[in-house]
Amino acid sequence: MIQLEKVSKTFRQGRDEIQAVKEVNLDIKKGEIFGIIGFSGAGKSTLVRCINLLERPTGGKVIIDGVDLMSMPEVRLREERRKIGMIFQHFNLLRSRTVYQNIAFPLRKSKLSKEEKHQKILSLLELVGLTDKKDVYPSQLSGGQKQRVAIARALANDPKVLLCDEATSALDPQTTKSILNLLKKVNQELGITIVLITHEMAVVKDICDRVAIMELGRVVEEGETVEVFSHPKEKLTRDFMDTASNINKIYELLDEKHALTQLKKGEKLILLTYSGGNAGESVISHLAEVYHVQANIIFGNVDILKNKPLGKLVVILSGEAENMEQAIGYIQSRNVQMEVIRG
Ligand SMILES: Nc1ncnc2c1ncn2[C@@H]1O[C@H](COP(=O)(O)OP(=O)(O)OP(=O)(O)O)[C@@H](O)[C@H]1O
Repeated sequence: MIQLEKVSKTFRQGRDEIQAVKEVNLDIKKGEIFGIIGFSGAGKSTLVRCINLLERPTGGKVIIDGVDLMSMPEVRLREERRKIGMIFQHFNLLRSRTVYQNIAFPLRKSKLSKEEKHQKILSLLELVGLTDKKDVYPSQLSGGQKQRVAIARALANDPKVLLCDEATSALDPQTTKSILNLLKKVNQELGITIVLITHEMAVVKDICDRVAIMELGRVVEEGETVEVFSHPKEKLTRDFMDTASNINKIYELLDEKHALTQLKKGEKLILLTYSGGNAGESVISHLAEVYHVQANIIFGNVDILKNKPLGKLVVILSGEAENMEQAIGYIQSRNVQMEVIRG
């Protein structure tokens, strides 16, 4: 649906050049929810704005539904752009227009009759759950309601793709959840491909089928959400995951030389990562029963990624040296990743 081939964007500021996006290749499939994540300044906004040529790439190709946007004359480009809706962190609604008029705005050049436009707006209001707010002004709405209006407006021209630039970053966790549910509904019921950029792990975990992780203008890791986060290859990916769990706390406690992290002779402090079922817990009970190795859990965190559990446990292992060796061999033979933090 969306193919980016070696897309680059360089900004010039006086004599300086800022390479915001560097030769990014992505193939986003029809009907999926694709997340682009990374910390501030990674180039996410610039990349997503290259998809609808809001920023014109300085290199590469942008192909949407088989059409090469960069080679398109301006008039046709405007038409093609109508197939791509976009929503923003700060909603960008027209303040002096009502909710109804905001949704009507993108329809001003549509070929629909007046009555068809009216029906379309009413059905969009119903879809986003704001029928009763149609005559109020944006200033009278909550953040979540404003974003619902923005979503309805972005859908007015029946786009095939919806781009979401930090669409939930200005919202509280509960409102975020309700907007994500609305985006899921838009994806499932209307079959719209969604590209979503965010710096929030919670957003990715909840709705993205696949993710790309960006750093310094490049995509450094990409794949199915569960796969990427259960077997992260890049340190950045792990850092990103740790922003949403308490596991990072262990490194602070180690720095503080906290009593919890003090090891006796022969003990090891390890991090276990597992996906699916209760693999981590069953390995631990097996260690005690078969190898007589005690596993003392210091931290635990289970995330649910697209309905599959992803667990992390920080554990102190203690036992006879030979038993410990066998126990570690056993852990490594299971579908559980092990990292020795200390010992
Ligand atoms: N119009 C512009 N002119 C010059 N530099 C720009 C422009 N837009 C973005 N940049 C620079 O490009 C780099 C990437 O910015 P971008 O906004 O795409 O990152 P981001 O990952 O979306 O970060 P954030 O989440 O903070 O918005 C940054 O160094 C930024 O300063």
